Amino acid sequence: MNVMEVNHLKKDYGKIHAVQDISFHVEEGELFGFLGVNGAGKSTTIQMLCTLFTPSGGSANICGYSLGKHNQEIRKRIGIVSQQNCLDDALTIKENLMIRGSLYEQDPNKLKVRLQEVSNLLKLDEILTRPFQKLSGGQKRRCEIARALMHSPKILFLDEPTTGLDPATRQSVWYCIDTLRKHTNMTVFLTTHYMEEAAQADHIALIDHGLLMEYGTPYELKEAYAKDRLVLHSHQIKQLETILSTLPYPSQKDIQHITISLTHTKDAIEILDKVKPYINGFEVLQGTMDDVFLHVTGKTLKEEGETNVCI
Ligand SMILES: Nc1ncnc2c1ncn2[C@@H]1O[C@H](COP(=O)(O)OP(=O)(O)OP(=O)(O)O)[C@@H](O)[C@H]1O
Repeated sequence: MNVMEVNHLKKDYGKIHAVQDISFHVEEGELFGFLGVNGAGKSTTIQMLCTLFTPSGGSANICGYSLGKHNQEIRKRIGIVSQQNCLDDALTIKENLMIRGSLYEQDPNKLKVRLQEVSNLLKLDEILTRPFQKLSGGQKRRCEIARALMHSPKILFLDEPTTGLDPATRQSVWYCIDTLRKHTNMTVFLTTHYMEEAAQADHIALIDHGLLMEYGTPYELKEAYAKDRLVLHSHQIKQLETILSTLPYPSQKDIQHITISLTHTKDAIEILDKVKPYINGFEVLQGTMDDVFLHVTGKTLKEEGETNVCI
């Protein structure tokens, strides 16, 4: 079942067409990756879907409610964690969460129950009485997610939730997101610049210049745009080049290795059979979401600074 349907959504800022014509859907309970380079139109789209900006055109249905007509109903069903922290520095986590929760729930007993549920889910018990400003970056992010969960939303928007965090802290934030998804059927709408995070998504929409460029599962996108590579390590590069020139696979030469683009992973078997006497070792590297992103957004590996020679 779709929890969100977006049809021909547009947003102009004067002469700037930030979102030109975007259509996609999000399934209930899924992790949806919404990707694009800086300025592609991600934040503008999210602001529209969260009822903060009025679209210039198109329509969206969120949790069965029509954007523009039933914005109050939509707001009750969505939570947002934006790039910036927005909890009050001087207040404790408990005070912050109770204040945010009271915007939606007036019964103090129900609020306390919800606070405990959210605290259990995000493991906040030990830091509930500490002021927000005294927490580490990762703890602050977990509290921001808790804030967005206080009214039990059906969809959680996470706009670059781990940008600027060190790898260990990013991992702890992801542990929270995974726990959340395991224990609730919440839909998570994620934007991120980390392709390894995007690869966890159930479906991905890739946008550029305010247009939808690709939509699919990470597997489908990798199949279409990210070729596997066979890397041959050798001290006899010249002989290898001669053999490879008789085979129909594009390759790139470096000082001690040659990288071959494979159409199918099993092509590696035929190649290895032919080059066996001239190699010291080999690796088969799988295509990644980075490859997909670079392909779809128009950048090539060469533009990224590689100096390999095609043979
Ligand atoms: N308030 C605004 N007024 C005018 N132009 C804007 C405004 N907000 C965004 N833009 C422009 O709209 C385009 C899309 O911006 P948006 O912030 O939606 O992109 P983004 O994909 O979220 O980028 P980032 O990853 O950097 O957050 C950009 O060209 C941006 O300069």
